[in-house]
Amino acid sequence: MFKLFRFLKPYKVGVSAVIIFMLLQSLAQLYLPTLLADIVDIGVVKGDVPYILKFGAYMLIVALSAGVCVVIASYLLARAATGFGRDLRRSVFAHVESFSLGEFDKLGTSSLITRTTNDIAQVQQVIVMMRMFIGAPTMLVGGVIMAVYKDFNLALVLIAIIPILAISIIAIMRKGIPLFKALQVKIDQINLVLRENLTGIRVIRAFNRSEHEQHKFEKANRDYTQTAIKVNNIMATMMPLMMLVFNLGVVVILWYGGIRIDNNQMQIGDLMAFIQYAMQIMFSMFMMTMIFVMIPRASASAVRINEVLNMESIVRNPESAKTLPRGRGAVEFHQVSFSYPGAEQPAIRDISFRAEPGEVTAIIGGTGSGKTTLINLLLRFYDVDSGRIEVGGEPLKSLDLDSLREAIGYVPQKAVLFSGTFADNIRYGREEANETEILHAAQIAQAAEFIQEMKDSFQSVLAQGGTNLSGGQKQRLSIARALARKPSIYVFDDSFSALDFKTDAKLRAALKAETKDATMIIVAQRVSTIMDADRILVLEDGRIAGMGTHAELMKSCKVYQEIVASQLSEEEIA
Ligand SMILES: Nc1ncnc2c1ncn2[C@@H]1O[C@H](COP(=O)(O)OP(=O)(O)OP(=O)(O)O)[C@@H](O)[C@H]1O
Repeated sequence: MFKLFRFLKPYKVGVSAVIIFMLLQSLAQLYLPTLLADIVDIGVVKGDVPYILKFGAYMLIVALSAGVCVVIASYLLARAATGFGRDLRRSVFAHVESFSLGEFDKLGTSSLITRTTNDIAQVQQVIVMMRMFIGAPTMLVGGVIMAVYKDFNLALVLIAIIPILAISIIAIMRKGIPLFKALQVKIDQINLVLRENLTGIRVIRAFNRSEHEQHKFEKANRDYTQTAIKVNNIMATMMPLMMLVFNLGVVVILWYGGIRIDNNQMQIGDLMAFIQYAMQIMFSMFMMTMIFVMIPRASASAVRINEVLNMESIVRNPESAKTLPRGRGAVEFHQVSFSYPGAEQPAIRDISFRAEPGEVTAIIGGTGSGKTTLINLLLRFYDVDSGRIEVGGEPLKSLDLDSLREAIGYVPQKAVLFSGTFADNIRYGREEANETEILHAAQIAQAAEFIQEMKDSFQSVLAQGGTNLSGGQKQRLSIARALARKPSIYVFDDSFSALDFKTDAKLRAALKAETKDATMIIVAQRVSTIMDADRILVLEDGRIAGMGTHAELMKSCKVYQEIVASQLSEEEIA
């Protein structure tokens, strides 16, 4: 956790001031019982009213000063803690942005959300409580010193209680700490179920699986609750135990103090002050227990945050990265193989092909044959295990990542849209795109018509993630976004699947003129979409089963013939 405290650096002046104010507050608190003892022993015993009033006023001033110190310290600390939380969230977010898909697979999206929110909040909470870290030990040590100063013999009773309390706290905490770690993992689990539920709500409803999902959530929720109850039970035993030991201690102090007053070895005011010091010591031990409760939980969170911050993306921008010149879009795969981390089988093996500018290269194959994987490698979402990919004649690994991705207009398999207007979503492809260019991109993508029918046309606002659009409309919008980019390479990953045959054909005809100089890579399931491509790659189980034009493949490639035959018969049946 201390590693994360580097994020407190910008607030070091504030934090130093907090330390000073808290020390002053503790000193003031420690002075109060001595003043009280003087009032009783000198003022009350001798009936000296002006003395009582004078020292009463002193007490008031000291107490007020202590209060002001706490208020200022709390304010400064709250500012530092919120700033710390904001900076840490910003850093984690920025770091996660640099991850390749490999790191996302490893950590999991739900866990990343918990780590950026809940885990950071836990650490932030510790900073808020830092006031106690300074106040409690000072009060404890100061209280013991003052108690010894007041009456050494009586202080021995107190000194005997402290180790008993400390041992009980340590024993209880040893049981609690592993549970805190488990608690955070269980929150992850709740988030995971919740996220799947919210994103998959349509499927859950359609398959009448609400009850099943409720059970799943119930299980994760119960699991978390049970651990939380266990933790709280352990913590709950701590308070009564401390109170018991302390109250027994007070009884012993009163009994022994009474004897010492009787023998004229001690004054009544000193006994009163002594009991107050005992209270302060007790209170500071309470606070230290709270710190012991929070630190293990927060350090479990800190470990999880550091895991994110220390994770380096396996896909890195090269040191002397080359910028891809505009217009150079030839793509070449040389004997490329790749396995997903932890997978037994390679997703693609020994893939070699060349996609030229001004040509359409299509990729077809059954589900799971490796089509999307090929695209993931071209966009450098992952790095190849062996072989080489070149773009514009340059090895992919030598190219600046931003410049590579700038050259590619990517349309993903599942359309992803963002909150904002239609224009904003198209402009996502290229921020400088003007209104004419946005309209043009939408026209080519066959999206202009339905957008213009909306109340505010291109300024209409999309519901979250585009939920107010049909699958085909979403696809067309994400095609328009790629077109607005005016890239030298277009990558369509099964992006026409939600379009009807007529729109599909119209879109492809419009695209042809628009993208005549670009390298087109189209992944498709439908033969009709790619029949007139210059080159068709047929994938089967991650390998190339055939390559050529439609006519060539119809003659030479069995897998392709089977795909064509299956689709034709399907259409005929339909
Ligand atoms: N993130 C991942 N982690 C591990 N394995 C993966 C991952 N993504 C895909 N795979 C595996 O890699 C293989 C190829 O998947 P890929 O997504 O490339 O297939 P595809 O041809 O695009 O299929 P579809 O047409 O169904 O989208 C599959 O066996 C799949 O299970």
